[in-house]
Parts: sequence; C-alpha cells; structure tokens
Amino acid sequence: MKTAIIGSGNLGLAIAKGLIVSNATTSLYLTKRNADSIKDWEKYKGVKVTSDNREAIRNSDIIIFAVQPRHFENILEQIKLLLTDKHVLISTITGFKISKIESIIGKDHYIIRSMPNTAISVGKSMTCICSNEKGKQRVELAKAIFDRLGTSIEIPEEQMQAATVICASGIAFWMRLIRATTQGAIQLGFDSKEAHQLAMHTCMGASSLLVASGKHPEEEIDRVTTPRGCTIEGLNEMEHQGLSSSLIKGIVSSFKKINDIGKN
Ligand SMILES: NC(=O)C1=CN([C@@H]2O[C@H](COP(=O)(O)OP(=O)(O)OC[C@H]3O[C@@H](n4cnc5c(N)ncnc54)[C@H](O)[C@@H]3O)[C@@H](O)[C@H]2O)C=CC1
Ligand SMILES: O=C(O)[C@@H]1CCC=N1
Repeated sequence: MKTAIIGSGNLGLAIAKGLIVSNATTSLYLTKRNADSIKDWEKYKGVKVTSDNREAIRNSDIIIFAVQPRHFENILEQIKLLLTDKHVLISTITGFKISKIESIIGKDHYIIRSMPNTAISVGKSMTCICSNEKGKQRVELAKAIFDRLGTSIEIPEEQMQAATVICASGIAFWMRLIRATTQGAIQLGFDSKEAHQLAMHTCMGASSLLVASGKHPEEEIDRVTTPRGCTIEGLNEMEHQGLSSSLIKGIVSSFKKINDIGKN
C-alpha cells in the first residue's frame, strides 16, 4: 500500500502515526503547506514530507485528505487531472458531502468518506465510513485499513454528521469527563499524577467491560451500586446536577454547529 496524507495537521499526523506504528503502509507521503515544520517525520522508514500535493498523489494509491473544510475544494481542483483508476480517495473532511466531491472531480473515482478520531494514533479509533457508488468496490479495503487502526463501521452518508459528533468530537467530550474525575480525585487527596492515572484507567476499564460483555451500561452499573451505598449516592447527585442532560445537550449543540459547517 502506498499512502498519501494531504494535510498533515492534528488528524493527519494522528493517522500517520497509526499507519507507521502498525506497519500498515509501504510508503507514506505527508503533505503540508509549511512542510519544514514536519520534516522530522522523515526519520520513519518510507515517509516523505513535501508541500507538493501533486507529487504525493502521483506516487501513492490511497489518498487520505485531512485539511480543513475551506481548503478542500481548491486542493481537489489542483489534483483532479492527476487522478487515475489506481487511486482510492478517503476524505476525513467534516461536512463535505460526496456529491460535492463528485461535482469537482467527477463520479468515476473511488470516493470514501471517513470519520476517524485522534485515537487512530494508538490504533483505537472508532471510524465510520461511507462511499460513492463506484467507491462501494473499495469499502472493504477502507474497512481493512481502519480496522487495523481501531474499529470501523459502514453507515449511510446522512449519519456522517452525527458520527462526527459522537466519535470525532467525542474524544474531547470523554477527555473532559476524565479531567473532571481527576479534579475530584485530587480534592479527595490524591496527587495530580495519581489522580490522572486512576481516572484514565477506570475509564478504560468501564469501556473494556462493555466492549467485552456487550452489555448495556445500566446492567454493569447495577453490579456496582450497593443498596444504600456510596455509588448510587454519587450517581443520583450527578443526575440531580444534570450529568446526562448536559451531555445530551452538548451533543445536540455540537450537531447543530456541524450542520452549519456543512452549509459553508
Ligand atoms: N482533529 C480531529 O480530531 C478531527 C478532524 N477531522 C477533520 O479533519 C480535517 C483536519 O482537521 P485538523 O487536523 O484538526 O486540522 P489542522 O488545521 O490541524 O490540519 C490541517 C492541515 O492541513 C494543512 N493544509 C492546509 N492547506 C493545505 C494544502 N493546500 N496542502 C496541504 N496541506 C494543507 C495545514 O497546514 C494543516 O497542517 C478537518 O476537515 C476536520 O473537520 C475529522 C475528524 C477528527
Ligand atoms: O471540531 C471540529 O470541527 C473537528 C471535527 C471533529 C473533530 N474536530
């Protein structure tokens, strides 16, 4: 596999790290306007850094786009004449519909839309994907790539915005919950390093339990909440203060904003 990442910023470099660590690609082009700032990535075998998107496209088969939405159209215009049948185009761009990509480069290309998150750098991304008509022939390939870097599912394109909130922004939401737990642990007397460790690993344990058992969270909660115990006391107070409600409201606000991004 010869891969190019067009736009090596936060997400692009997270994907690059995941690909490198898992030995998933034979060559990897990383592009960025100011390529010098990521030149040190060339220390990894097979990695080439450049500001020349056209060079990256010519020398790669899998092209992953990770630029901000406002830059994507110009880049597609810039590279469209270089695209051949060997290329599989994977866009991570929020709100940029497949129909808009097709209106710029045409329908006769393998186009995949994907929504990974930054945990892709450690092989733990929850990634949602969808494709155009021709791209259906490459969905299994895209799934294989993202399954190597975490877990992937195929969804209808209409759900891509919602998937962005839950999976991509979701990383930040969970981080904030971990931070709040850390603050609580410090107030209870742990030093900040220990508090952080307790919060992170307990969060990982909760998630791992659900992934392994396939159970509903409430079933696992029932196993922890001793009658008249401290867990139910804490949980009920959190709910009185609006924990579930504020999370749901935040998710819905994020979704409303993403729909604005899609309109621009
Ligand atoms: N950051 C995240 O966790 C996630 C981001 N996304 C989407 O991924 C895209 C990138 O997001 P971020 O990485 O956060 O943004 P970013 O701003 O960190 O990275 C974008 C990179 O593209 C580069 N760039 C701009 N114009 C370019 C050009 N003409 N040629 C080559 N490189 C160019 C910039 O220099 C920058 O390094 C966005 O569309 C975002 O919606 C999707 C899922 C998660
Ligand atoms: O905040 C954003 O708009 C992008 C999309 C999801 C994660 N980062």
